[in-house]
Amino acid sequence: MWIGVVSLFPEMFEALTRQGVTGRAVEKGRIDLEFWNPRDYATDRHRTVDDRPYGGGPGMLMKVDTLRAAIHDARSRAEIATGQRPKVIYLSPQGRRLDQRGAGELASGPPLVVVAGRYEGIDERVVEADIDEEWSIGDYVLSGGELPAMVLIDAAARLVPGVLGHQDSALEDSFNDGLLDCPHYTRPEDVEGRRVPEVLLSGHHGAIRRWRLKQSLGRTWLRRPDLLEGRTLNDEQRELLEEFIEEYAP
Ligand SMILES: Nc1nonc1C(=O)N[C@@H]1CC[C@H](O)C1
Repeated sequence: MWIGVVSLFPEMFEALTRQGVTGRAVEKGRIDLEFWNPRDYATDRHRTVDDRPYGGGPGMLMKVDTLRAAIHDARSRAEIATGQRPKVIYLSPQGRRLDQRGAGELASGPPLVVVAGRYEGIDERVVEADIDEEWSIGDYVLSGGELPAMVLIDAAARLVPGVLGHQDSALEDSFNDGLLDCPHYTRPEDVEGRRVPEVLLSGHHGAIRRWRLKQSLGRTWLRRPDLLEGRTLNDEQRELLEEFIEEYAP
């Protein structure tokens, strides 16, 4: 998957390009990440990249001409590198809320150009002219779009085939089937008297699968009942959830 990033702080993205699953994916060429910095398009002595808002008010906006030049170059490069027109995404609290389904859509869609804002954001005419989709990682205000951009890129990149060493681990993640993840355990078997559930030591794979599904359903029921609304459970899921509820509140 090809992803272009427009950011004033490209070095922040080393957290993605040099570490962990995404770092290995970049190294293996499963993910191509390229960067454009609006500051490289500044022509004045101070390399200005921000500008004052019309109508006054606190803070600055990203300067239109340097931002647009960076977006345009990233978009052109995407078309040369992939032969496809990219989807240009801007991260802001005004965008569509990112969730696992959205990450899946992005992972299976066209190449991306991800625009990370700074200051108070970007001029609305740049949104209208150059941005295809606005996305948000949550209802809070951050100091820059770089962390949201890295969250979006990480969530999507993990779902690109071949990125995860063991593809199943993505499928068993929370939210991949719309449920919260089950509890996980590793050595030792006893931590200050807290033991690993016996079923996980049994080697009985069918029983282990059912236990994990029951725990996922039960946790979702307890912590995020909204995720079960409107969801049709199959016979096994309904039976396991009923068992969990019975045990939880006999
Ligand atoms: N929540 C979010 N989800 O995506 N982006 C944000 C976010 O807070 N962006 C900041 C607003 C102005 C600043 O430029 C960057």
